[in-house]
Amino acid sequence: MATHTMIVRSSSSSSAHAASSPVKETLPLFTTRSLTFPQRKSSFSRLRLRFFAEKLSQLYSSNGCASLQDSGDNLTEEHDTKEESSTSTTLSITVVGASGDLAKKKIFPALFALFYEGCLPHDFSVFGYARTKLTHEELRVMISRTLTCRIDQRENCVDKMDQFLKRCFYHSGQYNSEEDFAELNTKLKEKEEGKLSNRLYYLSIPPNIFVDVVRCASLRASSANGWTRVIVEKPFGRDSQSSGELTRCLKQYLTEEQIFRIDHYLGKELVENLSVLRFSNLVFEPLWSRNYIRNVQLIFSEDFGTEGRGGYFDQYGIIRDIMQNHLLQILALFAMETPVSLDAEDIRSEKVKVLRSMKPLLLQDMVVGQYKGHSKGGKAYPGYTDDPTVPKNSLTPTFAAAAMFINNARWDGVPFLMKAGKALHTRGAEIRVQFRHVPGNLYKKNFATDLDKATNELVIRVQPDEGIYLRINNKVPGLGMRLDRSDLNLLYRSRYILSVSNSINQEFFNFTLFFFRVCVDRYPREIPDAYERLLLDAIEGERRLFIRSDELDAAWDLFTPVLKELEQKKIVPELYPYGSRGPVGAHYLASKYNVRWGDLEDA
Ligand SMILES: NC(=O)C1=CN([C@@H]2O[C@H](COP(=O)(O)OP(=O)(O)OC[C@H]3O[C@@H](n4cnc5c(N)ncnc54)[C@H](OP(=O)(O)O)[C@@H]3O)[C@@H](O)[C@H]2O)C=CC1
Ligand SMILES: O=C1O[C@H](COP(=O)(O)O)[C@@H](O)[C@H](O)[C@H]1O
Repeated sequence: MATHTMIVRSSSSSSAHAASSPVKETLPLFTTRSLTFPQRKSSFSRLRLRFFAEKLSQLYSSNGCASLQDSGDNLTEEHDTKEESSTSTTLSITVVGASGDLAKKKIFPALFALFYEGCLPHDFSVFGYARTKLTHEELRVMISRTLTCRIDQRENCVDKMDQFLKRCFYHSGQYNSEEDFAELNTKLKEKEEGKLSNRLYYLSIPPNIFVDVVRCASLRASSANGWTRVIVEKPFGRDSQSSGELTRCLKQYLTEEQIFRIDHYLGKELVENLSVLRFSNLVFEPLWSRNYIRNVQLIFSEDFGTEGRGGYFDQYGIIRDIMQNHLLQILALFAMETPVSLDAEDIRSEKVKVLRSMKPLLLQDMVVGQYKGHSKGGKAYPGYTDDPTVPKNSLTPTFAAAAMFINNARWDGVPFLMKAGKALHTRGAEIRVQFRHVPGNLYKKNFATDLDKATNELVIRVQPDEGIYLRINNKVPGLGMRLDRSDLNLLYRSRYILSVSNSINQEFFNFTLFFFRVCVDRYPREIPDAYERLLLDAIEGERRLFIRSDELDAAWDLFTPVLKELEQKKIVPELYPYGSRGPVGAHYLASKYNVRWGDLEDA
């Protein structure tokens, strides 16, 4: 079986896709070092393979996507029997809410990065849509101000930016106007020049206008001959009822297959790696249960407050903003049983099972906090309610900690502790797995009375400074018998990331690249932003990292009762100073389950 030594994305087909695929033969496996990943069984993959073979010598795609430019890829499930050539297929990406923060900060830079990496098809255009009146040129200027993404130190960056910006256009319109979307449709058609057209809409707008936009876009600006997909940003409702209502309304105009509910934490490198770590390493999988794991901690912290987003945040709070989605999604991935395959539906079905096996959160297993103003080093930091867009008497939590349990055979009795907060002392996201004590430990006396200090801990640091480390006990070299807790440390920065330091001449670097291409292709120069991965997946029709509606329902069912209780009982959050480690209540909650927060032990 043919293998190629280059990195490709380890994606799998959706079952719908696989079922409709005419390509039944087993496809070659690509290898990434010693790992092999099956490729999508579709004409898409076939075209990719052909492309790889043809372009091997030109591949610069260090982040693992195959270049689609010139690839002749038609990108459709619906049309994958035809194998259209590159001259007959177009992709239009419309960013709705293009004037907003997320669009500028994340979506346009991610699209540019994909373009730079050669991951967008040959014929594509990007449209911005919003009410703000802008010309094409003004949109380009706006986008170019934020295109200082991870690519900015690369060769030809300025040329590439120019090429990208030329493909960006703007259409101003109301979100509830079918006429305005019909005009957008006309402009999209002009760019599509009668070719087979695939259309992706990114709803980067407040949730109260999602349905209007979906109605107008689906009725007046859907693709007539290709696929139309819609990426929906969170929040997906405020509770079970509103989320169900949103899903019902969206499904009046779209099928579930067209809806891509984004949770950008699922696109983070280390979160993607969770399954690889567990299912491809014999050393971990047997330990992954109540037999060896004492508790699991999911920790999110930001060292800044809601600055600028108080209006949005006060409607939702930290539980809806971070816990119900980002942390719960990580938990589900962490705890799921082995899926039948890497197929999106198989993975999502396993995640749903975890969520449906969980005990709904109880108020007594929850701590809420809110940051207050604080002065440090002569600088004053505002409290949450000092934000002019936040009501002075707001009880919205900016911090929460929770103890959750999964009632199944694998995890019975294991506390899954979550903690998320804004305006804390540090920024980070990590998963901590604390293992049980070693029974009958021969070296017990070397640890004094605190056996907790001797337990193994696996830490998956999602950000910043991505890494995985395993805390082990080790003998300190010497004639005595002193034990030390050390880390087996996989730091991505040192293992994977190639960086061009300022001291290295860029030309020398390019020269080295040219000669050692095979080696360089193995590792990326930077870790791609989550939005890049997710946008590419949506373009490719890969749903694995998007939330299915039953997952969403199950997630809301866990949090809705406690959210209602917090609001009905008007629970007053515990105040904590801006820049601190959060409310002490979080420690009491952990100790109730005989747990210590690992991040504090580390500090
Ligand atoms: N910003 C972030 O970091 C994150 C945002 N999100 C989610 O992404 C989406 C977009 O976020 P963000 O860009 O911050 O949002 P913005 O508040 O910046 O809104 C985006 C655009 O929507 C239009 N808009 C804003 N408010 C209204 C309104 N009340 N009625 C009609 N149109 C309005 C504005 O465009 P115009 O006036 O030109 O029409 C605005 O530029 C939201 O759903 C948000 O929850 C999710 C994760 C992170
Ligand atoms: O979804 C959200 O995420 C951001 C944090 O994302 P990160 O990728 O920067 O860690 C958070 O600030 C925001 O409140 C929330 O809506």
